[in-house]
Amino acid sequence: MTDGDREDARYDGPGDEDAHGRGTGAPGLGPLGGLLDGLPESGRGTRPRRPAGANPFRRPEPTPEVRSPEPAPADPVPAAPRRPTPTGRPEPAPAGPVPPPPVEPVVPAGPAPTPPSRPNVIPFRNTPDPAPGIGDHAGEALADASETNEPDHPAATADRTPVGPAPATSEAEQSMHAHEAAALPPEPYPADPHRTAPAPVRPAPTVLADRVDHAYDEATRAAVYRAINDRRDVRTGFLPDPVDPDVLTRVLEAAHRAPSVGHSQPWDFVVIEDPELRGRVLDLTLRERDEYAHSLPSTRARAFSGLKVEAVAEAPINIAVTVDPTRGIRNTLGRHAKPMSASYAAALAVENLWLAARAEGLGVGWVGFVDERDVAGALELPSHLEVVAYLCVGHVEEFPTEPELSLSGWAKGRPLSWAVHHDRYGRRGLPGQEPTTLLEETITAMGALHTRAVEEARDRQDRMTKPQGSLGILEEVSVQLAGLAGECPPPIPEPAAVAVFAGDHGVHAQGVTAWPQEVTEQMVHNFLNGGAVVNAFAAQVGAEVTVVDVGVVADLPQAAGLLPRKVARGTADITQGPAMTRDQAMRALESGIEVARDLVTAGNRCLVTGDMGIANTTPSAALICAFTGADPAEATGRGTGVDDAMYEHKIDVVRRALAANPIDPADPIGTLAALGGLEHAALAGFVLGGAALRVPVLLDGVIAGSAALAAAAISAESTSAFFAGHRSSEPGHSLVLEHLGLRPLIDLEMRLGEGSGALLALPLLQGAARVLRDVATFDDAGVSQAR
Ligand SMILES: Cc1cc2ncn([C@H]3O[C@H](COP(=O)(O)O)[C@@H](O)[C@H]3O)c2cc1C
Ligand SMILES: O=C(O)c1cccnc1
Repeated sequence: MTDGDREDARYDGPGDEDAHGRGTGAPGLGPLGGLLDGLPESGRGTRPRRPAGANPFRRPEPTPEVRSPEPAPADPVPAAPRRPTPTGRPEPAPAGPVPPPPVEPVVPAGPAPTPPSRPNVIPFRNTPDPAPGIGDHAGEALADASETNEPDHPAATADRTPVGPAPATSEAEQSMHAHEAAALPPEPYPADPHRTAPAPVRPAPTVLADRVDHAYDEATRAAVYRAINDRRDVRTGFLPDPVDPDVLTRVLEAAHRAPSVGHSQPWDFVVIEDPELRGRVLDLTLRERDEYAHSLPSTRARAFSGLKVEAVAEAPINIAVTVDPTRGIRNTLGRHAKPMSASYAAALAVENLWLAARAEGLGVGWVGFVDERDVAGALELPSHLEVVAYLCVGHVEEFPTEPELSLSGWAKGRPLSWAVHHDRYGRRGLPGQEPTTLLEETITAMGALHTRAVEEARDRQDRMTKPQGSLGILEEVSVQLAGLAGECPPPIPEPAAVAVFAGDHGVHAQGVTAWPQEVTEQMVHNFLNGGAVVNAFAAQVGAEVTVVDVGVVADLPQAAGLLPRKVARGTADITQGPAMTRDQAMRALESGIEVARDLVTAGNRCLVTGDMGIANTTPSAALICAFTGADPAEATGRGTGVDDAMYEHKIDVVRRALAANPIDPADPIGTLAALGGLEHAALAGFVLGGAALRVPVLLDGVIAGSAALAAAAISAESTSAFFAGHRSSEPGHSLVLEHLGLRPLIDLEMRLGEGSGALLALPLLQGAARVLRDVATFDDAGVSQAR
């Protein structure tokens, strides 16, 4: 009897996963005798079937003839009341691509233009002092930490809501939970920085009196969720003990019950015990792993060297899960529309196998470092089969309490709330919570420096074996790092990642730079080929370079290291009106937040800003005027190096841009949209995103600085995470530093951008943290202090 035969005898159709074995008709057919009856959509069960074509999600239109005996039910998802937004606009622009983008005039009807001496000043919001220094942050933290900062701090609290049934209330249930709590390993998912309050409880939906409760009993549900929670990708600690064939059969049976397109069951399981064969696969794996290690920046390569692939040889069993994309011949349901479906099905089989193995106490590791075609060759598979997964299976010393990559700091888990959207992509929030936008979520998560960590760091600086204050600015930098992390010593800001946001500018047409616009695109290719200054400096400090196309005019081909996030092909000319629509600015902003999230969850502990966009020093100057009140003659610089005539003209262009775009002081996003570039908006999101995750953000020069002004106007608390890498020789940059109260780490008269100045400063930031961690105190080292 083959697996397939056995399966057919017990199991009668895809989706027909009646765990109690009830209500099935002839093998292969549903309870109503038809091939499709077994599909979940057919409404199998006791309830009457819906008329064909009825949309179950749409309430029937009441007709005059058929009068409802009861009042029409309330809409199950009432429209959420509009909340006032922290971004200063009464009507938030809904995030996400679906709502028709109203081409809003960016210029709001508002007060008359401000006098030319201090044009368009945008103060910090919620901050009495427009230029707080590091010490001021600490003061803020002292003032409000006890209520708002400490309890919500991600380093101090962890959202340990396990995946599983809601808490039980009866005594019996409670004792069951006590048992579960003891038995369950710690919750593997990380703190969700955005879940600061419990979800509001919605009224329970009306339960139909005759509804059969199909839920498992609580203990069974707990067991299901427990297997899901405890599943681990096990890489080390396999024991040589043999696996009981009955257990292995059960595990394979579970895999074989996975859903598949058209019930085609396109998988096969090649169970490999032969040591010689496993040795061959191990060689392939080691080769691939080394190639990957060489492609990594040095700091990542160091962390990577600890990750093991030797399980291929250590585990007593390997299983290659293959897919036959042709199985089911021509008529496999659903596959014609989705050729990948067969592989998805095979991946679902892997997950079933993995969960069942965990329940049986068997560890499973999925070997990612191998080219599936090489494995197919080593296994001498028929040419129409592909390898979907190569698994190591066996008894293990232990199951890690959390994903190994998370324990090693290689990557962090993403909170569920980041992944759940309501009705439209971008309306975020967990079920039962009022949907919010990414920007609102980010602003809400922002917090001040952690008071206790700030105090501890100050205290330690004074007790370390050095004269007090001798490390100058680095001492305050270390204090800020500790306050940001919420712990002293703070983590070393390593590895770091630089994101170079690229965009083009309509104002280029005004002749504000000597360089042709296509240099933006050409430099993007240069970054991707590793040939720019940013690459050289990033390589020196082991940082990863990511290029983000938010607004380059040219189409850019797919490339490793390039994130395609194009919002528009460049901006409009700011001397003629707004550079972007508000919606475009929001989309760029949110792209920046997403990039920050991705880089941080990928394990980076420092975010470095980079930019590329020919002509972008002009919108930078305009933004600086808008946010600080400076005159264009003070804020405008020579950028890439314009001559005197072009420089005078550039100042005039900035002045005209400000005149063409009167600014609403309460509307930083409108200001970004009016005067900025797409890379400025994305950079503002990037620094906000990093700050919300309490990761140090190392700012580069004038472009990043002008974007940071917008970010600070959106959320004053975000500045707690800002560190000025350097002072650019662009005059506007000094205005930024002063306005934000930032002390640059280096001042080398650089004026390049790309992230170059910040990357050079990165070792200084890292040194500031390292001192707190590594330097002994007078007491510890037995060194006498000054009298
Ligand atoms: C080859 C080259 C490489 C660059 N890398 C950064 N920038 C920098 O210069 C540009 C801004 O200066 P402006 O406003 O005067 O055009 C931006 O692209 C900025 O990132 C560069 C500029 C050039 C020409
Ligand atoms: O300060 C900067 O970042 C800068 C200055 C000139 C040109 N590009 C960037």
